[in-house]
Amino acid sequence: MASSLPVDAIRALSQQHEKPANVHYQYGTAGFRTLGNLLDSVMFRVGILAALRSKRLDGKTIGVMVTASHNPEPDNGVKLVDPRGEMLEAAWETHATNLANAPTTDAFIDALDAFIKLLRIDLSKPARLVYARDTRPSGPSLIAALEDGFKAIGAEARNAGVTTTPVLHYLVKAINTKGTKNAYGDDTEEGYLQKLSTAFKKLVAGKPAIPPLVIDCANGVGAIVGEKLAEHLGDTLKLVLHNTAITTAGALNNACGADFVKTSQRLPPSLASVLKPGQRACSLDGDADRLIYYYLDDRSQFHMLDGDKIAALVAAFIVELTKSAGLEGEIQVGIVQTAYANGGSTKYLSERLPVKCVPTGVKHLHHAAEHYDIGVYFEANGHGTVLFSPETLEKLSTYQPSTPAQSTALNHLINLTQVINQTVGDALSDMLLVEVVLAHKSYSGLEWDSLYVDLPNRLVKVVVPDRSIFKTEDAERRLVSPPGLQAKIDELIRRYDGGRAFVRPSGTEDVVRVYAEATVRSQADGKSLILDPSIRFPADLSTLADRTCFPRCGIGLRRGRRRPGKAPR
Ligand SMILES: CC(=O)N[C@H]1[C@@H](OP(=O)(O)O)O[C@H](CO)[C@@H](O)[C@@H]1O
Ligand SMILES: [Mg+2]
Repeated sequence: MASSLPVDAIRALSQQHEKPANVHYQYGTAGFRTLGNLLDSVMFRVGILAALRSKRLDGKTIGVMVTASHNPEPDNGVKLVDPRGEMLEAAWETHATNLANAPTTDAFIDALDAFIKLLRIDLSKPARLVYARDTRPSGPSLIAALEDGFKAIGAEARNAGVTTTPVLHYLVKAINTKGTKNAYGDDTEEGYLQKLSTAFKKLVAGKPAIPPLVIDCANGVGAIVGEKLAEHLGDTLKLVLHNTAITTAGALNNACGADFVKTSQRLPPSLASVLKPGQRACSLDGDADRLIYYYLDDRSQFHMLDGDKIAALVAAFIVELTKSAGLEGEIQVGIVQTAYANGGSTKYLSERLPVKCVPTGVKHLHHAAEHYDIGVYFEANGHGTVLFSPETLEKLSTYQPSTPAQSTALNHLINLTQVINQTVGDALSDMLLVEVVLAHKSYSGLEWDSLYVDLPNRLVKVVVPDRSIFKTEDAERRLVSPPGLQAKIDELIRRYDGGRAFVRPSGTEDVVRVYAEATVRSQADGKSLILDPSIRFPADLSTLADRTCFPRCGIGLRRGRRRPGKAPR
């Protein structure tokens, strides 16, 4: 193994992947993400960076996922997965950004050299990688650029093909734990499907037949893995896959998928003639790590069951099982949310369990959830999972139940640890988890929905010249800058019953997001505070972030483009 950087090989290949001028790249919450045709140099450099991360961690396998999730089809992106299947360590996000922005091949090689010295990376260590992509048309050429990066530095890289982001996370953990007592599972997509479906079948054994489940696959990679999962599940749970047009140009995430449903709060039009009153369905996003459920009531009204509702359903079930197993007081279940969690869910959950609010972004939720014995985390947009601490796993495997009922509950808990993808939010795994709870509780969408009532809410984007001036505190729930803005928000909120609102800069788009919610004021006429055009709560708020209101704060702002399905205000 070379103990110095193979500069000649890197230079020769890097010259085939020069950085375009006038583009600035940023490794953000979701890795690098922008138009697919701007990412060639980034992919090559990420190939080398991933290899160096592996060397730095003694040859542990690092994952590389090429995807832009729920973004429009022309976008693409890349993110690294750390050895335990987790997101890349935050400090390396800065290194990734620096390397991606070196203007020329020579500058890139100099930056690499400095970086290797700074982190004292031992180049004689092996570099092992596993990589995959979603179904985007720009995927194959970006993968070729990534492979040139691997080749340039001499990394050992395994191609996991076209698969979901959560499968890639699973593979990373399975590869790194292979042959140990904590082996996570067989390190193949087939191993993943086996693990999830076997646990699911055990969990629903003896329960009444589950009605077929309609799944909107967002015309993305979830359609491919979903179909394989359907084969594994057989008659236990019939999956009826829709929006599976993975080769139709422009179809990906277009008027379908979890993000469409969550932001427009309506049924994908393609399901309008499919879904019958009383029937439940769910939507995945473009890389199948987000999940949103919904159902039509008997008047064919659409009702959404988002990440908050999933957290409430799942947490209540797990608490119940720990009690039935005789482990009450021994295992603490806790919840992690962000400011976007609906106030209705936070109230419901915090009356029952410890709830922590953290800044937006999965890495924050994941780390906070690790502090509980069993940590349930979900973003309202449907990204989340459940983490069982190593001590809890140990306790579950050694605990001696005293009654048959305790033993059954214990087995359910153990099987839950298998059906849940604990590396990252996983739409297919979360879907099986939800189906288990619905089967055990004999809940339809309606009963699940009635756990608590969502407060009416609005989420809008505002385009600003410089979003970096927006600084927050208290898990992004309050602004400290620009000066004076928080006081105005406070003043507005006070006028409304149960009002809550916050403004924060997006970490993935060049916008600030404005969120507002309030209690339904009038049940009688069916109009909520937020939907009633005569009441200007959210409108006032987004106006606050508008040019007309900001001159006094010395900031000029322009209102963002209207979100799909939202009425212009
Ligand atoms: C309101 C919202 O949904 N924000 C999303 C979005 O982050 P922003 O920082 O708000 O752009 O993308 C993140 C990555 O996918 C996701 O973690 C987060 O929940
Ligand atoms: Mg996604």
